[in-house]
Amino acid sequence: MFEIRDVDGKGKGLFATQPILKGTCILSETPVLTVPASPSLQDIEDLWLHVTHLPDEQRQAFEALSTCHPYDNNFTKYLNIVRTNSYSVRDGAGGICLVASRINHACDSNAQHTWNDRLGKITVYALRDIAENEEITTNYMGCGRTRQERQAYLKKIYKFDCACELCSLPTALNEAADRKLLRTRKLWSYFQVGDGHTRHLANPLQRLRRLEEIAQHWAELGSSTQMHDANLEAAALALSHSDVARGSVFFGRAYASYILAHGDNDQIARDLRARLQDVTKSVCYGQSTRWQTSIDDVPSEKSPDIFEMWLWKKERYRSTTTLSVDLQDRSTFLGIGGLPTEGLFDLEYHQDASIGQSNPKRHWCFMGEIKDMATPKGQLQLMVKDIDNHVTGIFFHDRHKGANVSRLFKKNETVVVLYAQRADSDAGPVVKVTGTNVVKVRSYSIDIPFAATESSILQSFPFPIKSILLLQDRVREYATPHDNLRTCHGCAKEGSLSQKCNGCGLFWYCHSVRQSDPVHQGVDVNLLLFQTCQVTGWKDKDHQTDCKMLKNANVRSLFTFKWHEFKGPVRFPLPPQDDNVEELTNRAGKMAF
Ligand SMILES: C[S@@+](CC[C@H](N)C(=O)[O-])C[C@H]1O[C@@H](n2cnc3c(N)ncnc32)[C@H](O)[C@@H]1O
Repeated sequence: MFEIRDVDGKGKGLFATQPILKGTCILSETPVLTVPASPSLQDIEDLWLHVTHLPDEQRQAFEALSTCHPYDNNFTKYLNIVRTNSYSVRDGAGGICLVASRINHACDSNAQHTWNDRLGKITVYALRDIAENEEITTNYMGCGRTRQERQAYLKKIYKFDCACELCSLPTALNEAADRKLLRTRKLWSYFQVGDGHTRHLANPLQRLRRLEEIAQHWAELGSSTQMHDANLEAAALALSHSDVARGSVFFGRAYASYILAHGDNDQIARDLRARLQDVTKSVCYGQSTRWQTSIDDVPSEKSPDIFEMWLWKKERYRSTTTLSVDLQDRSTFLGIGGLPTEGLFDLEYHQDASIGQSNPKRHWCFMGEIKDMATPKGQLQLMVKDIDNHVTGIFFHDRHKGANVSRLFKKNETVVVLYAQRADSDAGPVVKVTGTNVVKVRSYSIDIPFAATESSILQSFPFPIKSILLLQDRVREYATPHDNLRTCHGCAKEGSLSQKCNGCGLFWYCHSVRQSDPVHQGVDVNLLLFQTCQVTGWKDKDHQTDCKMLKNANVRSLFTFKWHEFKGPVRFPLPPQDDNVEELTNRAGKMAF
């Protein structure tokens, strides 16, 4: 199934000699020797003795293993071989396997190694389909670290700079990946506190939402260990509220994630299988009957989307989440590389072009930060860095060659172009603005003269892309309700908050008005609480800057517009739609701020 080959810059590595299917056990190997976690001098002497007594072939193979630390004699060489190559085995000891030790690391590895205590072997399972000649990799440190943390760890312990696909993402994508990871870590931290069995009793729907986000993220990263943990937690949550149907599905998923990486023959897999037979035997089962179902309530629904809606109880969620823009969604917010090409009607973006002309059938836009501006021969050219960090140009080919609109653009601002298409030039792909035909962005049968740029397909935002992305994160966290629960921007507590910033009307703060509101020395303490949280948000968390940005109708519309609902092409400022209207116009709860 595999062979050991030389790899540029990595020494040796394992390569698939045939396609390997996800879930396949690629190898299982008994360590030739083990060394305690913190070896004493005696252990090191034993190691030396052990190696010298190995059969010749094994000793030579051991001595040929790589070492990433310097050494000056066989004692330190052997110890360093152990430090570079050992797998964690029984009781935290390090085990050396002559074949498995040749497997290199990738943060987005296609395989996973684990110690199977029952077999006394290191096993390696394929986490996804592996193509013939693809390198087989495992992750030396597990998922869940930012790029900087991963690089620092690998450099410190294994002395190399990881250049896997995940570590090689362009800066903007990497920052987005790290932000998402930090958010998942924060969400998961909520599940690490609270009393074991009763922890799921309060706010179950909110907990389910968090678990959904966590599980989705780990699934995207293909991290089976974390998917197992998240699904097990979701099973415990469902079962606490007597939801046998969802509890069984989540438990089944936890089991599937586990055996994908570990196989089904260790003790944990056996225990999980036994528990799956009757999930009601779980210790958390039946503490409340709030979500009571039976196993027969698992829908026989074939559509995965609808099944997921049921599983995560999402009907209500959909209807109450209004600000859910995701500027990292690369089907809508595109860099130059992702734009449909002019003249080639891309059916993901355009309606049928059989008559030689086509209209958009969804919303999308190009985003770029202006790095330079020039007007050679009177033609306006903007050099921009797109959302994927690629530098490209926006060229104006309209009647005025862009001269009439050049005042609208400034360096370090972000230009957003609706329905942009990519045109090829001598200097590579560019976004081309051609008068009423708009940015090789055609006028699509809407006749808006290009000169009216302020209400056009092209809009300049007075902020760098990064500021817009960071603001988006805060909008998602503090301005987006989940099941009518909001997060106070000041103290991060969640609840049905009723006070929002009077400036932007989008960020929410603690304040609950009750009949029995205590009044202390003539001052409403809840009002004080609200004021304290809002002062914290305003000053310490710099809402004054965000508020200013969000008061800009165009910025605001970027976040509140329903990018996924297409009712025809639009122009800036993007129109509010349906239930966005409430968010945009309702300024209830005005306070003296
Ligand atoms: C367990 S060994 C892996 C097999 C090793 N390449 C060999 O030739 O035997 C760990 C060492 O391999 C190298 N290595 C592993 N993954 C790597 C990667 N992604 N990039 C560069 N070097 C890597 C590092 O030198 C590391 O210290």
